[in-house]
This record gives sequence, C-alpha cells and structure tokens, in this order.
Amino acid sequence: MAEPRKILTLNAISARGLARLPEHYTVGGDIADPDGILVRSANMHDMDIPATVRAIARAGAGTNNIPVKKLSERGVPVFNAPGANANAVKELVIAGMLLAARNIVPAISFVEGLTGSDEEMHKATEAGKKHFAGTELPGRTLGVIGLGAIGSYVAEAAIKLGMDVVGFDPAITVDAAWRLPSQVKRAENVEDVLRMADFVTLHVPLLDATRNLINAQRIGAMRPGAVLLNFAREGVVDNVAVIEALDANKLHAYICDFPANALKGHAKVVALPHLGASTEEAEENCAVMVAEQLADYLENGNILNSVNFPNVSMARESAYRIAVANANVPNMVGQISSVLATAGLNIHNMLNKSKGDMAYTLVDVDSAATDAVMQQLSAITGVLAVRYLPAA
Ligand SMILES: NC(=O)C1=CN([C@@H]2O[C@H](COP(=O)(O)OP(=O)(O)OC[C@H]3O[C@@H](n4cnc5c(N)ncnc54)[C@H](O)[C@@H]3O)[C@@H](O)[C@H]2O)C=CC1
Ligand SMILES: O=C(O)C(=O)COP(=O)(O)O
Repeated sequence: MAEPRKILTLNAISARGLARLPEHYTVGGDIADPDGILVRSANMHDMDIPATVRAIARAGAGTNNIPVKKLSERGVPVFNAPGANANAVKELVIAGMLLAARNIVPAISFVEGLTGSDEEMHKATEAGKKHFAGTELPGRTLGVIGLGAIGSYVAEAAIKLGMDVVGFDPAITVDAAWRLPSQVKRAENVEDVLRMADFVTLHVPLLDATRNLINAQRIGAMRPGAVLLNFAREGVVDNVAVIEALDANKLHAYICDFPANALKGHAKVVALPHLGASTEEAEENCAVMVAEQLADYLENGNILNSVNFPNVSMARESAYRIAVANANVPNMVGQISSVLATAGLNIHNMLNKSKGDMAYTLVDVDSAATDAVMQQLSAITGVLAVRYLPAA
C-alpha cells in the first residue's frame, strides 16, 4: 500500500494542480511534519522548515523567496515551473508598454477629476486631451534584459507589434535562443541595451549579480524619455534612482509589479500588485507542473525542473529503489555501490548526475534494502539525504 504523504501549502494553489497529487496525499495550510511544501511567493527565509520535508515545489518561476542553499545542504530539491506563467507576464508587459506610451493612467485620473455639466466636461476633455497625447509602438525599440522564458516571449510579441528589439542575456539557454525571432538584435552588455532602447523591460531572476541592476548610473545611460518596465523583482531596480529620474524628466514612466512606499502616489509610476502570474491559466499551469514533479519525486525519486539538482529520471525496472542526494565530490558512486555490494544487493540499474555542487543518484536493486543499509549509505561523508522507495 502506498505510504501516506502530507503536503503543506504556504499559498493558495490552483485546485486543478492539487488534483494532480495522488489520492493518498493530505494537503493543507496547517499540516504538521509535511513530506513536501507547495509555495508561491510566501517568504520562507525565516521559516523553520521541518526536518520531515523532502522537497519544496514553487508554483511559479522565481525562487528568491526560498532558502535554496540551506535546502541543498539538507539534500532537499527545490522545484519550479519554468515557462508555465511566461505568457501571463508577457501580456502584462505589453499592457504596461501601452499604458506608458498612451499615458493611459494619468488620462484616467484626469477624467475622474472632471466636474460640472456634461457640456463643461466635454469642453474640459477637448482642452485637456493634448496633455496625454502619446506615441505608437511600431518603429520604437524595446530592450529586453534577460531572454529566458518570459524575455523571449516579450521579444517575440514586440516584434509582432512592429517594434525593433534588442536583447541581452549572458547565459541564454539553447531553448530560449531557438525561440527568439531572428530579428532580435544581440547586445553585448546592459549598457548597449539601455543606449538603444525607448522601452526597457527586465526579465532576470533576483540574484546577488542582478540586485540594483538598474541604478542611477545605468539610468543615466538610458535615452531621455525612455520607459522602464520591471516585472522581474523589486530588488532589481533602485526605486530612489527611478523617482529622481522621473522627477528630472529623464524617464517618461516606470511600470512595475512591485508597490513600495518610495513609488506611492507618483504620477509617472504605475505599480501593480504583483499580478504578472495572476491569471487562471498561469496559476493552473504552474500548479499542475509542480504538483506532478513533487509527486514523482516523493513516489519515485525522479527529478524534473529542480533549481538545485540535476534532472534525473529512471523508469522502474525493479521493486526496490534507493535515492541518494549527495555532494558533487569524487568517489560517491563508488562508495554507494560498495555499501550495496557488501550488503549483497545486486544493482539492477543506476543513474548518477550532477549540477553545480549537487549530485543525485538513483539505484534500483533486485532485493529489499534493510534499515542498516540505509544507515550505512547515510553515514557516507558527502551524502546529504537518502530515501528508500520500494514500489507501492
Ligand atoms: N511579476 C511576476 O508575477 C513574475 C515575475 N517573474 C520574475 O521573472 C524572472 C524571470 O522569469 P523567467 O523568464 O521565467 O526565468 P528564466 O530562468 O527562464 O529566465 C531568466 C533569464 O535571465 C537571464 N539572466 C540572469 N542573469 C542575467 C543578467 N545579469 N543579465 C541578463 N540576463 C540575465 C538568465 O540567463 C535567463 O535566461 C523570475 O526569476 C522572476 O523573478 C516570473 C514570473 C512571474
Ligand atoms: O513566478 C514568479 O516568479 C512570480 O513572481 C509569480 O508569483 P506568484 O506565484 O504570483 O506569487
């Protein structure tokens, strides 16, 4: 019989996704000793993550809210849903460009402030509309910083709208490069993008290297009257520098997904309440993807789309499986094999892969492993977590 599993949810997760978890799973927001955690943007950095937790699944893209390094040290994979919400973010970025280009938000505020009779309102409308005249997108240049799942979609949509697109990504994946329309020009660095673009949109993860990526100096390199769009993360942009540039008429508008006191009430700022991924479709796509990944990991030890572990997937050919998360150091496979051989366990199939400092080994053996074998595997220096996963 399948072992009961408990999943703690730290945010609301789409019901369609939760339905992908096997029936023997108990899921809820108030669960003790969970095997896994499902999360969206809840901040887990100060959370006491129970020792029972074997995996974390982020129903979305960014994992900067999760202490990935600490979890790696415990041998716990962090899964995410690459690309599953990219279309939703792309659509909001396009909406953001149009809001800025046509001065839609200040125009709406102007209309809301109109008073008097209809005739007086019409008169004020015709007199005032010149203040909100805008520009069109075709022929303008969009600069995209970060050409991953979202950046490449945004680049493609902008090309379809008649824009010129210039992009920068120092570590673009082969998949993303294939997705990019050939018209997208490649920039050598961030400054190149800023120099050439009328609109600049950011699609990088928040890392030490991307914190304050857009600061006063970089804003100085932007075209006068440029529009900055940030649907990546708050920390990627220096809000104070942006406000100074807006006040000095250096920037035309700042459109972002991250409200902050420094931005509040500014006429040239549109701050949305982190809505990039908040569509029915994206919420469902992300939840379905990570629920399946989480269940396959807990049941079979297979890893797909973990940010800290390699993809490792092996069809079950025997009833007895052992999964080992270990440091990526020499002789791990040798030591694991030697423990199994000494215990008289024949290896039926074995797969070992690494990613950065982490490695992962799946072993199917031909007979049952004892608790003593599992303890010997756990005792190997460099082994971080061991699980015994006999077929249900
Ligand atoms: N507003 C919202 O609701 C959402 C925000 N996001 C944010 O957008 C980010 C990107 O998401 P995806 O495109 O799905 O991720 P992704 O991993 O597919 O793409 C990120 C890209 O940024 C590139 N990159 C990293 N450092 C860079 C740098 N210094 N300069 C230029 N490029 C750099 C990477 O090489 C990669 O190609 C997420 O990490 C998250 O922070 C993602 C989804 C929704
Ligand atoms: O996927 C991401 O990185 C996002 O920022 C989306 O966050 P959310 O799931 O809407 O809280």
